[in-house]
Amino acid sequence: MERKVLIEAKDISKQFKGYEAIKKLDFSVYEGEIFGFLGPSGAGKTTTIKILTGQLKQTSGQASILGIPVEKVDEDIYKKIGIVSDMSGFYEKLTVYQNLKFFAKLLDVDPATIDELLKRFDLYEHRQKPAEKLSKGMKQRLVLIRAILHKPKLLFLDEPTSGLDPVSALSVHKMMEELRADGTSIFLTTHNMEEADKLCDRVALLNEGQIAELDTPENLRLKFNKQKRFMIQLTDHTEVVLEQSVDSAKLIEKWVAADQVETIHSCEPTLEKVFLEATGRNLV
Ligand SMILES: Nc1ncnc2c1ncn2[C@@H]1O[C@H](COP(=O)(O)OP(=O)(O)OP(=O)(O)O)[C@@H](O)[C@H]1O
Repeated sequence: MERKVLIEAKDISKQFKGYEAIKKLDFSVYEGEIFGFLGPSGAGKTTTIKILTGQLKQTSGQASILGIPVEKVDEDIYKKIGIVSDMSGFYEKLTVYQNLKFFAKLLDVDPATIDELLKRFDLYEHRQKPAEKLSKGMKQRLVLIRAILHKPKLLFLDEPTSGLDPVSALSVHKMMEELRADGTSIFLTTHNMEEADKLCDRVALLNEGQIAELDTPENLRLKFNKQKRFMIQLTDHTEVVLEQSVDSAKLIEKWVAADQVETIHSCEPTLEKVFLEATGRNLV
């Protein structure tokens, strides 16, 4: 079955006073996937989100969101999509519930949805707390709930776990996985490769405004598995790492014949290493 395209970018570029922030980006995002847009600071991630959501005009190329050319996007788009960025705020002095009630009204959402989401994402018991009293992780969950009040088909998450402790980051990951299971597509920018590897169906590796690679994390790891190394666990619990070679094959053959092999795994590179290989630079 043909997958529905929610975002389409065809050769989009953006220049700021002669500086080319993004260069001929070409990609599609499909219904129901978490699409990772990965790159270090300044790679052009936020610029791309701004173009796709009609907040900034590209210098050249074409893009569409939910079938609408980005030039034609107006404020109505915010009824269909959700955005979480470091600019997403709320009223610090209002309670969790009051904040969500305010945005529910703006978006014409049934207030019953608020409790449903607060319960689902573990904020219900904090609903009467002023937002300023929440922990960083809880604040991020509140921002996410705000972004999905109207059940958008497409969600933009710009570095949603940046600055969160590992436990809070995990709860944000769980939210993303649940949303995908519900059929929401997520455009995720991050420079956390582990997060991307765990969550994303496909990733684009962005370097200095250009897509260096675009594929599933698994395919990228296979593609960049140049050394072709294997980890062999023997029945006496020793672990041996061997590079692919005739000598290694002979050794493995000998161990197999003697029934000494417990498991053999290929040692694929991490996505972090893939990024380094593909772009020649680290992510931070
Ligand atoms: N309004 C602007 N005017 C001039 N240059 C800009 C403007 N907005 C972004 N840039 C430049 O474009 C490049 C890409 O910026 P962008 O914010 O898209 O990067 P990013 O990948 O989102 O980085 P970060 O992870 O730090 O948010 C940077 O060099 C930035 O300085």
